[in-house]
Amino acid sequence: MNRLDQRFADLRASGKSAFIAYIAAGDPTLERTREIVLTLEKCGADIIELGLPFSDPLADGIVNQMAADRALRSGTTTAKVLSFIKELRQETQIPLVLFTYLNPVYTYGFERFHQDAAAAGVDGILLLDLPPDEASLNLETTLGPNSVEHPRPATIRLIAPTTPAERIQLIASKAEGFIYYVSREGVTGAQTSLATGIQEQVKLIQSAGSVPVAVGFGISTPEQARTVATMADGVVVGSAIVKLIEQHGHAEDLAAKLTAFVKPLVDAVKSA
Ligand SMILES: O=P(O)(O)OC[C@@H](O)[C@@H](O)c1c[nH]c2ccccc12
Repeated sequence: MNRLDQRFADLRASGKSAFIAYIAAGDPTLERTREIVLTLEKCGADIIELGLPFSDPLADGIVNQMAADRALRSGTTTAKVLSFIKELRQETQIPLVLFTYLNPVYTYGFERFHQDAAAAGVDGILLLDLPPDEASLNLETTLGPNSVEHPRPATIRLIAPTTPAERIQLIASKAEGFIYYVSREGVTGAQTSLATGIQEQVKLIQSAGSVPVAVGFGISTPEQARTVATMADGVVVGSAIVKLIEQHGHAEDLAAKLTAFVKPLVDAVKSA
């Protein structure tokens, strides 16, 4: 079974929500990304969403934009991230979702990207600007159906507060791995208050399909994380962690700093 499906099945059995941490691969360097992923895993993160840096990250707020910029400036490329993941797989089996935009994938070669990601040990791929309508560009077509003999990365899809009901049905019917519910309009980034209507939308999406629903965008405190964990199968925290990496990315005590910040978020999700 794909690591992602296995993790959600285990969590479901124990009645817990997933804590999903987002970081940009190569921020500030890939060597540091290795340490960061292993630290996040030690803190109890269930899934890591790794951003493949792109120069025009249109759905990202300033914190994630700057992280992508740092990663690109340290020489991070698509090929380097894929071989980095391959090496990382010798040290951890944590489920990994690769997040990026269509552009770098298109440049690398759509099919080749998916094949190399599968071979590297990527469990899910989230392409922000690839809508489900573009059926010729999906894994089912390029790599065939997901099966036990040939597990391939799941295509993770996004649903926004503005997604109409019929479209939720379409997306949920094609969903793999989990659905990412974007809790608010706008771009990524920490917010002082949670968006409204999360509970209703998550229920609607859960009833439209069978995959777990994770919620992200604007979650940065243990209290917000706990609240969202009571409503959804997973909680994503990105910018707040990325901000810490911005401040301490080159520091010797980065792991300690990260742990002090992330552990309370994980504990909040697990106590919901
Ligand atoms: O940064 P936030 O507000 O905590 O949101 C999650 C997040 O960063 C991550 O999931 C993500 C990074 N870039 C994205 C672009 C679109 C959707 C989601 C993302």
